[in-house]
Amino acid sequence: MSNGEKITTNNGVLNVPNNPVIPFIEGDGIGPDIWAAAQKVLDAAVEKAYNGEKKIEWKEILVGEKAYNNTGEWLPEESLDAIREYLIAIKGPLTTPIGGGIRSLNVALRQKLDLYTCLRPVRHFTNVPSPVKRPEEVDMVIFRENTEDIYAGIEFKEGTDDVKKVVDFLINEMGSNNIRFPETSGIGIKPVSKEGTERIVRSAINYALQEGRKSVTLVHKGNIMKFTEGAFKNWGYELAEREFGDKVFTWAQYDEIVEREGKEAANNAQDEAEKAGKIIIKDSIADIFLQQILTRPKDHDVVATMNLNGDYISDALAAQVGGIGIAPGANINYDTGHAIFEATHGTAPKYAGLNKVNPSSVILSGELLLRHLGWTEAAELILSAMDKTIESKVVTYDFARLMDGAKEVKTSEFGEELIKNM
Ligand SMILES: NC(=O)C1=CN([C@@H]2O[C@H](COP(=O)(O)OP(=O)(O)OC[C@H]3O[C@@H](n4cnc5c(N)ncnc54)[C@H](OP(=O)(O)O)[C@@H]3O)[C@@H](O)[C@H]2O)C=CC1
Ligand SMILES: O=C(O)CCC(=O)C(=O)O
Ligand SMILES: [Mg+2]
Repeated sequence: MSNGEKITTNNGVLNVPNNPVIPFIEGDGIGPDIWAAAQKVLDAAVEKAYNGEKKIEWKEILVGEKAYNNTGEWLPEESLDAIREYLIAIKGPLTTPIGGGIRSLNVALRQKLDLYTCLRPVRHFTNVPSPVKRPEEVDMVIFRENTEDIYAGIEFKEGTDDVKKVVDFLINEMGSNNIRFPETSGIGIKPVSKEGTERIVRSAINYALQEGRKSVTLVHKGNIMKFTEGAFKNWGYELAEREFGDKVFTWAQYDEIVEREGKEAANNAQDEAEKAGKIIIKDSIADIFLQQILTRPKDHDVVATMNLNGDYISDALAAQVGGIGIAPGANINYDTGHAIFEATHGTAPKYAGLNKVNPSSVILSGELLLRHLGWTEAAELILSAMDKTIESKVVTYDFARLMDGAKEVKTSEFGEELIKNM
């Protein structure tokens, strides 16, 4: 039994003891390899930063294959209760069990704990190999809505009685006559709510204000999905103007000025707003957004979007700064204080148990966790060790295959190298 203390929250402020209990889920596939390396690196950073005054008391909780093998359940209630109780956790990737009621354990964790923000900062570490010319221009923070959209799992399989009922309802009661092949269609439903939109956009704008960022881009496909993705954009603009007033300038306001006074006046108003340090709230349709992040990444800063767009954008942007071997993240409910930190990538089954893959994503997720606790000194140690290690070209296979003169090391050796470089 661990002898640490609980992290608590009071009016949105975390109380972090010097020996907080932090639950961890080792994860499936490459999870055990990367977690073993990460735990050592996080412990070393804390030890070094605070001379032993602070220490994380890790508490293993079971989810996924390890849980199933030990308890017969993929997502034991006991594990969820531990996260509810201890507030902040970290996890490795989880495989989605084939068959059974759960679509994705990762999605289930986010939904059951209502971790509505998936926060994924994407920036370049010097010397990390990248397929683009100027990866250093990528510095974006994705706020992906984590509980709604097509991830709600409301889907009906082709050929079932259920889908027949849904199709019949759509055609005969709702007058839909655009289901091209009604006899052989599966149907998926995409809920996007006003509350869900407002809480993610609010979180993104609060973050932009706190971190001195320049803009928040609402990414959507509202030209096609008017009442879901289009509504996301409209609700986002309305919330920004209503709750953030003169701290922001929105493209909806820009359009109103164009209509009233012409384009030059609107451009002037935006220039003035930028000079005054206001956050520019703009939007971009998802397809052109994916081009723009490649061609002119400096145009985008904080990004707020729905679940599926956010999933695609996360991996696409990660590729620009070295791949998902170095893409950290966190799932957060800013109202309750619950958070689970996790890498952007999955279980990469072909590399499981080989001690081969890059542990940086989960290590940097731990770095975000330390920062979230206010343990900035330990977080900084990890960042500087990461810079130093990559600069010395001691890297795992994913970077080694793209770098000239690199020394390829194993997952565990990369972790040890980071510790040496602290
Ligand atoms: N949050 C989570 O837990 C997530 C879970 N998943 C689940 O993971 C499983 C596998 O999904 P898959 O689509 O293969 O995606 P993965 O992210 O697991 O792997 C895809 C590829 O990404 C590269 N990669 C992933 N992790 C690393 C790493 N740490 N270091 C270096 N390279 C890495 C590898 O590329 P290469 O082959 O080029 O070397 C790998 O083959 C599925 O069950 C999926 O549902 C998926 C995403 C997130
Ligand atoms: O849970 C999964 O299997 C996929 C989740 C995912 O791709 C993500 O969160 O980025
Ligand atoms: Mg993904």
